[in-house]
Amino acid sequence: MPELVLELNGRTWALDPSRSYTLGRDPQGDVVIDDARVSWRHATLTWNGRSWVVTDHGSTNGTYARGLRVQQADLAPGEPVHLGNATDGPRLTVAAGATAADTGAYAGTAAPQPQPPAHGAQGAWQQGAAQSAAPAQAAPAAAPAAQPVPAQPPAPSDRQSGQWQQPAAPQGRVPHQQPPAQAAPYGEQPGPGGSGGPQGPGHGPGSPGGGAPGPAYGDRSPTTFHQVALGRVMRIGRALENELVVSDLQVSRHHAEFHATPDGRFEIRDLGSHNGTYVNGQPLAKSGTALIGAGDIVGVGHSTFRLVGDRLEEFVDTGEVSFSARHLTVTVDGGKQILRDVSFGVPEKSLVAVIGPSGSGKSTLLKALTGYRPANQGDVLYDNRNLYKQFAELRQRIGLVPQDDILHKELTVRTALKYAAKLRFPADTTAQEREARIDEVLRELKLDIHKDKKITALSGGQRKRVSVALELLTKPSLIFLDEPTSGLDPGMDRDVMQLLRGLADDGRTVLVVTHSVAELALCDKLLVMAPGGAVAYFGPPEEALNFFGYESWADVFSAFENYRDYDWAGRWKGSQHYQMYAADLDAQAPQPAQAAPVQPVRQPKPQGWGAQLLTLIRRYLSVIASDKGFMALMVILPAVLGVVSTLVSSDFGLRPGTRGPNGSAAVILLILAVGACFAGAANSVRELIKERVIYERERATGLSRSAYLMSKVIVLGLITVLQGAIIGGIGFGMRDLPEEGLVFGSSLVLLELTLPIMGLGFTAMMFGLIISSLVKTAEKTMPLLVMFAIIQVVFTGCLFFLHGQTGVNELSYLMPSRWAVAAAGATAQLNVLFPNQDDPTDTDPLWDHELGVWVFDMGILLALGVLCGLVVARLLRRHEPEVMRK
Ligand SMILES: Nc1ncnc2c1ncn2[C@@H]1O[C@H](COP(=O)(O)OP(=O)(O)OP(=O)(O)O)[C@@H](O)[C@H]1O
Repeated sequence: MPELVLELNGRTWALDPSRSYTLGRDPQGDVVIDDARVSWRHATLTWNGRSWVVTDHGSTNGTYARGLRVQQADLAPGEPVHLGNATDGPRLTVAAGATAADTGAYAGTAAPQPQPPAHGAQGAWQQGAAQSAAPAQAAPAAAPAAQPVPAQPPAPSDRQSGQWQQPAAPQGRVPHQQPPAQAAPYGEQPGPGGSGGPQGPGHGPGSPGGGAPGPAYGDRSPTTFHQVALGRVMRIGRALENELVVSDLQVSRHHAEFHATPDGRFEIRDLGSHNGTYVNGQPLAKSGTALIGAGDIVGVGHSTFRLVGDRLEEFVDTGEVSFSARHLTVTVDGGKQILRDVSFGVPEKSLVAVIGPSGSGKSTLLKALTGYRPANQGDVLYDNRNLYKQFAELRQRIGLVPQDDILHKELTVRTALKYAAKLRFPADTTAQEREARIDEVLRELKLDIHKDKKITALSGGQRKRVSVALELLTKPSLIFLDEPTSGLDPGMDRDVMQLLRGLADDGRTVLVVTHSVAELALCDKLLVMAPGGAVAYFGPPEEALNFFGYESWADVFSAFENYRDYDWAGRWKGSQHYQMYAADLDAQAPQPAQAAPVQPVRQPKPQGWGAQLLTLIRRYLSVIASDKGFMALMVILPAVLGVVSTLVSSDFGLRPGTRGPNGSAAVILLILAVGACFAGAANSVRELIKERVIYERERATGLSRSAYLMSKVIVLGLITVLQGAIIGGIGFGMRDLPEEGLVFGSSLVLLELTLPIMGLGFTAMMFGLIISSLVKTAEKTMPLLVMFAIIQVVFTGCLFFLHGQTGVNELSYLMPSRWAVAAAGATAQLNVLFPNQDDPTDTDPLWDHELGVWVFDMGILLALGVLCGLVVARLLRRHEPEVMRK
């Protein structure tokens, strides 16, 4: 029987095949390896009757055989296995030729005899004299953790001695959780699903970034594999007639195909898929091709393919993925760091809570973790794939529930989800397929009994469930939530947290930023942020208070407040908890300060532009139609404005008076123009700000900016133009009108006068959109709306003669009311009705009674509207995830 030789610092051990051995930094383990790249409980060694087998426990830095990261490997003579690093990590080798007689015998010569079991657990071998000490000594510098905070009031009893205190006894936990005693450091919980089952790929490509691929996820067992042959085309898609059928709604019916080139190489071709085909995380051009070599990862929906010899291995991401952040640092303009060197990691099926005082960088961290605002330094690893570099592909696996609801509350639960599904799933999914998925999610979240209720009619907790349901539609593996329980009562708080616990148990990783500390015990891990954006603690929630030495979170937060300048991060890094839960992640060198900043890449859109536009228009109309009061107002408001204008007494309406001038014509025009300005701008001024969170989220899932904007322009434009028709129809229709028009002769003078009012309403609506995209809160829109309308009043030219007023007249060219009044004034001969009183011979050329002038005035009016549209598109960009900006 071969003796296992652990080659580490020149020492060797002979191990007993009748038992297994744990390897890692845990001083209580069997083979203690004091190397920061090695995880606390890194791997196990067992004799399977034929060979020694090393099984990785989901370690952070991996176990490597022949340069590939492995989950399990046989140890063969001459084929060493490395821990923590493929080339120079601690090395395990089997010495050939050893016999069973050697078993249990210490084979080294240069090193001391193996130490007696330090803790008696399993007759552990310690790694030499230096490691034979008690665990507290083995853990580096635990003492600083126990240093009382300077000038801090007497701490609770368990830290009086100033020594490191053992973690508190576990508090009661819900059945979902593993007992804290078993809570292992990152990557070391095998997880209820076991670690060798079919899982998603990506557990450790040699180069997790988007650059040259390295050996890919060798530690994952493929879900299935397919034989590829020269001349054989393997088409991947949702439809049953494909060679590789992928039952995933993110995948198009005919998505992509593998085929061999005549020279024996393999190629992947995108078949015009909706959600894109990715090679090493980078999207292929629509219908584009790429050569595939060994180690390249092809991503199609939740599936990933890899070519191994003549075999195509398929890995399905069922959600059980690890997630880690390494050295995340965010620096804002001025050089201030608002997130400092944050590292943590969690294995699959984890629920992680992030807490911290206000301003400690929780939101910044969430943005960095989701790619909304990538960190300036550091990486986010999704199952060891670099999220920032492979965002285009991995974003589809991430769900984000912002603090504000991401659904239109006026809709019923089912209708809201229906539109969301339509926008997020590929265009070739059928309504039945989407409905089926919606039903599935509603059932899972126990919302089926509420599906026909309006979201406004639901309780806060149920509403949050609906937001979660929306995100679950696309089966994300990672779900982030920003303060989902804020504003909820304690019962709902627990309800939502238990929901999240269930989501994690069902095979997802869930990270929740929260202010509520009542239900932290439901979480697997707790990340506590300190003022300044650094980590103050990461580990099991039940050990956290003990770690800080306080009895309540209120005390901890008070300490943060009272000792803002205290080095909380230093305290954490000097602690044993740090050694157990984060040191192995920190051992990785940080990425250089964004040498290659995250570049926005072409993001495939699940739906074509036209389909998105149609869905958005339909959704918007549904939202409007759901509010009958609003619809009634849409008609009443312009009617009232039109009728009010008729109160202006005028003997001649819009015709010249007996002696020519007719000042009341200018007043009528002024009232109608201001009415159109108000109505148009009021329609749109809150539209973008109230939907900003929804837009931000949908943009990250592939929504087209221009389709979104166009849907607003079309619907609001239509409403505003109709309102303009009502204002003008009533306002002008009740008056004497000129006998002859410029465009339609004498037949449609009313229409000719009303068109500028309609155009003005449209352009004012576009100005309203600018305001809506500029402001930070909806409250700010009202003062700006009033300001806009008053400015329009001044620049109509109906209060004082603008032509010839240097500066003021030029400024008026920017005002839509100037051009609308000018167009109507051209028809009504405003130069005659409202002449310059100082010099009646001085006429305004914009009011000349000529067809060309009318057309020019109207052209400029509408051009201003188009210009506003371009400005809005530009401003919308500011509210998008950074990686989506282009
Ligand atoms: N773009 C920015 N420029 C400058 N400072 C910023 C920027 N964004 C955030 N900050 C600052 O960074 C700190 C962390 O902000 P962040 O919103 O992440 O905190 P938080 O923990 O989420 O707070 P809260 O609990 O109140 O939501 C705050 O002091 C904030 O003022």
